[in-house]
Amino acid sequence: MKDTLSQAITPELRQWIVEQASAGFPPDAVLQAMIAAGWREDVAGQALEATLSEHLRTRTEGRPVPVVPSQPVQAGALSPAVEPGPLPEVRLGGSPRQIDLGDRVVEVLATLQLPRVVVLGGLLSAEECEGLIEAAQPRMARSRTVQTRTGGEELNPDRTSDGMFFNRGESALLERIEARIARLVAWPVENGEGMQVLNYRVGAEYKAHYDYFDPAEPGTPTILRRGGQRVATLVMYLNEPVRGGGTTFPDVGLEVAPQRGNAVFFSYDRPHPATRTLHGGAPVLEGEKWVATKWLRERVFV
Ligand SMILES: O=C(O)CCC(=O)C(=O)O
Ligand SMILES: [Fe+2]
Repeated sequence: MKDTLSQAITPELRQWIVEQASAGFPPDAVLQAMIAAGWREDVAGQALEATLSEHLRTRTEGRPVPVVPSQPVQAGALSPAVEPGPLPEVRLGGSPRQIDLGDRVVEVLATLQLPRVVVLGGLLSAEECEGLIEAAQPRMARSRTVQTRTGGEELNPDRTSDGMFFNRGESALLERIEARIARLVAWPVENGEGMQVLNYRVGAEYKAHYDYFDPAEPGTPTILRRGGQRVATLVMYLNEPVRGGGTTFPDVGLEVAPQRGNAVFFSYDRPHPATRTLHGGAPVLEGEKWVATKWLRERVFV
């Protein structure tokens, strides 16, 4: 391991990071290469995040901002098709009934201002839903949630589903869906966590919770080093339970029905209950439920 004094983020290191990313290496591969070269993981992660965030900003500066992108985001590209705003957001200016995402047209089914919620129809095709379930199935295990107390993960009795995480861009299917999500909410692919898949059987539920990390918990600063806070969530329904299993927002009495291919998007501009983003997965009463969740961070998630 390099000694502490040599762990400074030099211009050469910055340039090397940008070159690796431009050559198409995903951030986690660059991070692993840095760790293998003797960089401390925390220093490497910070250097990577700071450099790529800065690079992303300077690359997109002064570019025209298409409202509906005409080009799909390239796999592994560092820039989103649409200039990011302060928060991930579905562009709903002019109250469109549909949004053309280039490779798919999605329906705007319902919107709410507070909490900021957008319900979308047809974000994923039936084949894409099946493909995600099939790829997830052999990797399912009882869900763990990030423990803000320690920064690690542990079994959570409030969450009785089984789950797994994909790595970002780990297959052509994931790359395609992640690029589509990036266009949908005008937020870089690089700021997204790897997609999570959850499976709820009869009786399983996810009790009401917030998706942001509680700033009061001692483990939160550690978690935030990998890309800052979560600022938005997209829950995609991969199948249809026979009864139950809706996504509920108890503060406002909203329940979104789980319908295959549809999704519910919600964002939170600060880690605070005032965002009214308390939500949960209601118990499945009959059949089973499969969802994929995409969490978006403030900055590049490595
Ligand atoms: O299953 C649901 O409807 C909600 C899932 C959820 O809240 C989450 O994955 O954070
Ligand atoms: Fe959640």
